[in-house]
Amino acid sequence: MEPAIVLDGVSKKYGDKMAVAQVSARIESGTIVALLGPNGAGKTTAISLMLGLSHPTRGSVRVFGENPIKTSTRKHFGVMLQQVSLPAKVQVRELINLFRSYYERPLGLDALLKMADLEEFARKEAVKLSGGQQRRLQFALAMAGNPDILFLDEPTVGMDVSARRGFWEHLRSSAGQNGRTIILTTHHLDEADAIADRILLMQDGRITADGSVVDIKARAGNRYVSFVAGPNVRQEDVAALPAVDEAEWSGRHVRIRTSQPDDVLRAIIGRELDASHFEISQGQLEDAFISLTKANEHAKGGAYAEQLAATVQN
Ligand SMILES: Nc1ncnc2c1ncn2[C@@H]1O[C@H](COP(=O)(O)OP(=O)(O)OP(=O)(O)O)[C@@H](O)[C@H]1O
Repeated sequence: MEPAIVLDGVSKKYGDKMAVAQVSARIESGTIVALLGPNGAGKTTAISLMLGLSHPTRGSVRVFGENPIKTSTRKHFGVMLQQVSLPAKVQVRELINLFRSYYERPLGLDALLKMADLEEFARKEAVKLSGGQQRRLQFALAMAGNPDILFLDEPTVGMDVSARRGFWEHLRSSAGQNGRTIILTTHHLDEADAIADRILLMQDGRITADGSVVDIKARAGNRYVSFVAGPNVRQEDVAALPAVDEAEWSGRHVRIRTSQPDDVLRAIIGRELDASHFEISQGQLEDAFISLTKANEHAKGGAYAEQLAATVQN
């Protein structure tokens, strides 16, 4: 089957800034791909290249085998970009119907309102919706043409927790249909963890890791031993355990990062530390993201750690 998107040695330069640098990737139809990376990594630029909104300085982008600047290619797209302004004095339903009219096989108005959880706002003026509701409306507009490829650039910014959960549920169920391909960016790594089939980790315009969530966690090579420490266990006791790379305390919950979880566990038991509720895990995608990005930072001698702390949201 023809891949949905092929990037072949793609670079994009803005003045002296290499926003995307020699990126090659093949994205199969029907996959959900999360582009992750710190601010300025090149995620939005990569999406605008795939959309044909900007042109590569080098290399080529193909969508279903065609150049994405062609109208015939773009009809496959549904898009939710970061900054969008809505027209004044137009109702939600009117705007959705306007978008539906652009396509040959649009989804129904009621289905789109339901998908975006906007049924009760159908007759409301679009610009009078809250920020999170406007984001949901943009999702309905992106889905209006029943797209083969959906591009979502930080789709849940401004949504509250329940809207975010609902959004991903609708997305997961709609994504499974018709082999739809989804390319998304998010700084909520827990969301990428839950929904993406494939993660492309970007840094400095390059793809620095590519694989499933499980692959990415394995590649980061982290192991965590978590437990609840009894009242007499001191921070020094935990720090003195063997093979502890880092120990985080949250109340009495302790999480140790280590490459030798068995040694840590044996020592806790051997030293008769008062601990319970043990768990060994590979950690969250966020842990892998931070480790891999820091490793690249060390490799090039830059200073990403502070930026990462600021950009990764929980
Ligand atoms: N139109 C432009 N002109 C000049 N530089 C640009 C332009 N667009 C992006 N850049 C630069 O290219 C780099 C990559 O930007 P991009 O917006 O693609 O990053 P991003 O990973 O999407 O970041 P964020 O997470 O903050 O949205 C940044 O250094 C940015 O300043």
